[in-house]
Amino acid sequence: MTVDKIKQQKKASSHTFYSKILFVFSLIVLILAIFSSRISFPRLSLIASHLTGSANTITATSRSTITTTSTQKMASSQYAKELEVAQLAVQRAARLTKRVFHEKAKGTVSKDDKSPVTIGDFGAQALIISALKANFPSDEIVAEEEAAQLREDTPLRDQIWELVKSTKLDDEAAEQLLGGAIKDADAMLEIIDQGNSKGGAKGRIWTIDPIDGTKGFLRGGQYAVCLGLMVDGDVKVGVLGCPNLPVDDAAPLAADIGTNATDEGRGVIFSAVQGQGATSRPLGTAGLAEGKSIAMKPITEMSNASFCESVEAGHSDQGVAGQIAQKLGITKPSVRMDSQAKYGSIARGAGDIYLRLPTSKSYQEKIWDHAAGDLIVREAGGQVTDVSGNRLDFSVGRTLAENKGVIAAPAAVHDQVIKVVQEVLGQQ
Ligand SMILES: Nc1ncnc2c1ncn2[C@@H]1O[C@H](COP(=O)(O)O)[C@@H](OP(=O)(O)O)[C@H]1O
Ligand SMILES: [Mg+2]
Repeated sequence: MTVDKIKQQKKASSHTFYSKILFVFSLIVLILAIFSSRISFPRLSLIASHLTGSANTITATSRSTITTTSTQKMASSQYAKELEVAQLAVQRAARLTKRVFHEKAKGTVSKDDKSPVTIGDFGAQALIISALKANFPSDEIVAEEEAAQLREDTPLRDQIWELVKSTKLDDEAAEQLLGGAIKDADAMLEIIDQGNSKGGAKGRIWTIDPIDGTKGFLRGGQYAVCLGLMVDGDVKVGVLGCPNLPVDDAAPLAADIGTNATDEGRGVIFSAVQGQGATSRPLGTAGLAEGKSIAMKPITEMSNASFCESVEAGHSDQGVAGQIAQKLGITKPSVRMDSQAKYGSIARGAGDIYLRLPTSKSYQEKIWDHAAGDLIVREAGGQVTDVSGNRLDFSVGRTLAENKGVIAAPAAVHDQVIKVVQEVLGQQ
């Protein structure tokens, strides 16, 4: 054996020796790393990549880091698509209701419970459900209206169809996102009836009130187009289109807010996603306008606070509300307005407290009258409960069967308000 060959063999065996040491060392580091909960998986694979020197692992690591980052981003904008579709659907439906609002004849008919419904209610419901079904076909829908009456009244059906087929947003992309036009009048009736879910505690369920405050709508006052998404009984997304509220969030809640509505400077969309805050934006006719974050106004002195309630004495006991306000030390008279516009108004600090006191033991509030408003107020820093101080339970069907009345106020004073509500109700 030549001296050169011996040298080569020694070099090779020492190389193998160092490789073995390096391998054992790597193994120890890996085991330690696995047991250390502080080391994240991307860092683990980074360590592994250094140990093995594999370029492939480095690529995989970077990819896994990118995936983590985009997943985190997605989590922070959860329900982004639902929110966009919901706001555009409400904006388009509100456009339809505004056309009816300005007509003298609103195609009003009486429902079985004697409450009024107009061609605006049916048309808005058709447009919203069609947008939801185009985007989320397997979601269920709890909506206020049904098409039975329209199947027997062809002239009324045709009047609604004329409205529905000619109401569009002036934005091609927005219209496309909403799934475009409904095929014909019969398809429209079927779409209206897709809002017949029983509701409940499981899965994704939308709730629609196409015109909340129909009596206000007929009087020329406040009304709202309302849409909420519940997941497993919890409201995740809420949108309210209020065509007759001032655009300006800072506009004080004037006593005549419930009457004398004009288009000038009016029309706002309130929206909220659970855990992401509440927003207002001008109600438009095309794509969505830019939104602004809204928050409830802190109440420093009860004597300066304002409260709102229903215009309709049959919907909320105004006498009891007056006693509660007096006991709280509120000196201003109540602001009366129809619909969930009340929730939106207190959420942006234009008003402070919303009182809805039961007028009968048997009436069950409907989930579509409260889902969107409840979330918007809570996301703006408020608390919403029934008169006993329990959170509204949207998981028990089409009505709030477990709750009586609604009390909404800034979170900091909500307990104080409930205490007074119970004292006054206890004396009844
Ligand atoms: N006895 C009652 N108590 C409470 N709410 C009632 C009621 N009778 C009807 N309502 C609901 O009150 C809603 C209007 O609320 P508000 O008084 O805040 O404007 C109505 O919605 P619609 O107008 O969509 O039918 C209707 O569902
Ligand atoms: Mg309603």
